[in-house]
Amino acid sequence: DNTICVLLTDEQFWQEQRRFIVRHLKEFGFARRGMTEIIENEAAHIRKDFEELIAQGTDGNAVVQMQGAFSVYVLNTLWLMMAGVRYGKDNSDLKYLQSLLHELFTNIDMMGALFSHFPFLRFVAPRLSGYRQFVEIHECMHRFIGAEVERHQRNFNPDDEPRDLMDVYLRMLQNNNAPSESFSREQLLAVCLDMFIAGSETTTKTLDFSFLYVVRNPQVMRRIQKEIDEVVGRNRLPTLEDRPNMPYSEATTLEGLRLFMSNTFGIPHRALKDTKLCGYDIPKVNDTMLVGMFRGMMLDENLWEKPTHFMPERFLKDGKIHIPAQYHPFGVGKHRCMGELMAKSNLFLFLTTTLQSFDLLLPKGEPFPSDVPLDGATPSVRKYHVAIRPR
Ligand code: HEM
Repeated sequence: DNTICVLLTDEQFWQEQRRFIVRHLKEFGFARRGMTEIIENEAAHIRKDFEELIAQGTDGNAVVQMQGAFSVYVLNTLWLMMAGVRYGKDNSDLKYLQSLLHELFTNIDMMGALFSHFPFLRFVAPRLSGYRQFVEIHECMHRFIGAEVERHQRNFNPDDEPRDLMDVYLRMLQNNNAPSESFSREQLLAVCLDMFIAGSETTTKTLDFSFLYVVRNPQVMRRIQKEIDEVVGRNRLPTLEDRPNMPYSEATTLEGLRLFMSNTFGIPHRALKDTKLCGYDIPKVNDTMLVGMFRGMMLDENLWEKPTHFMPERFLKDGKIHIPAQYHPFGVGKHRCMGELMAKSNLFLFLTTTLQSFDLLLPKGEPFPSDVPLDGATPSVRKYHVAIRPR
């Protein structure tokens, strides 16, 4: 039952796994499939899928429900990086994976699940406390990822260049040159599961918030499109190499990220020793839990001008990206996010590739979309529709 928790609680084991994953996320030396290529290809699929939807319609546009609209593409970038697998948007395996992740996130709220605060409830009321469901979803995710690991093991050719993270990891296990006993097939499953959990909802929802504010502020959409036209033009798709020349587009993603994270709690940490923090004594005894509150960081009126307003230009200075010192949406310290580079690349390319080709407009009769978020393990935008129209 507790495989996942047990595997990652050992400090040294965690450090070894983290070092390994960070190195491979940075290098992305899997054959010719660099991270850039994976994300740029996926952005091209977004454009193609929207074009197809528009072609199926009758009046030259497609009406799309925007909450979670990019989730398929985000999952694809993660799964391609881990296992080299890409799904079409209607694929049944993909739908299954999405439903598992959705279940997982609806069974916990921002502060975790009932059983994580009162662990004894696992024994007294396993289903009522949500514990049983939590374990069942993890078992399904394990089976899903495990099946892919087996496929990789079957098709593995030691002479080929590794195609993805699974190949790199399995090769190391097969050659018996793992740095320590912390590397195992079970640990590979746990790593993949962690990446899905940590990388899918966060990136998808940041895109949801960024697009919501773009739709609510058409002048922002026009300014991004102007930048795209000047830097990229219409004859090729945006690439990550364009990013340094497109500060306003990048600033829009940073602002979407700020507003998404402003309703989010950090991942719980525990005190490993007696600690003093901002004048408070945090005792080690009982492993006191500490949860960072991003609202304080992202909405403090002393730090941000009109903090609840959507203002991408707050991240610009003299026409260049300027990151205020208080802005740490990916956390700080030794547990800081491992996927920052990948997340930022997804945000930039999905936003700019979409707006290069399409206008996102409110369909006639559709109410102005609310920016009051829905609570959950992480906040969501409310459901709303846009008419996607070729520019
Ligand atoms: C916009 C998207 C994302 C946001 C806002 C985000 C934010 C965060 C934050 C705040 C943490 C916790 C840091 C801490 O506890 O101090 C974290 C941890 C983590 N993130 Fe992300 N993340 C995002 C995307 C991703 C992606 C795409 C991946 C995978 C490729 C990923 C993998 C991880 C992992 C594995 C951890 C745990 C690190 C550890 O405990 O050592 N994240 N992330």
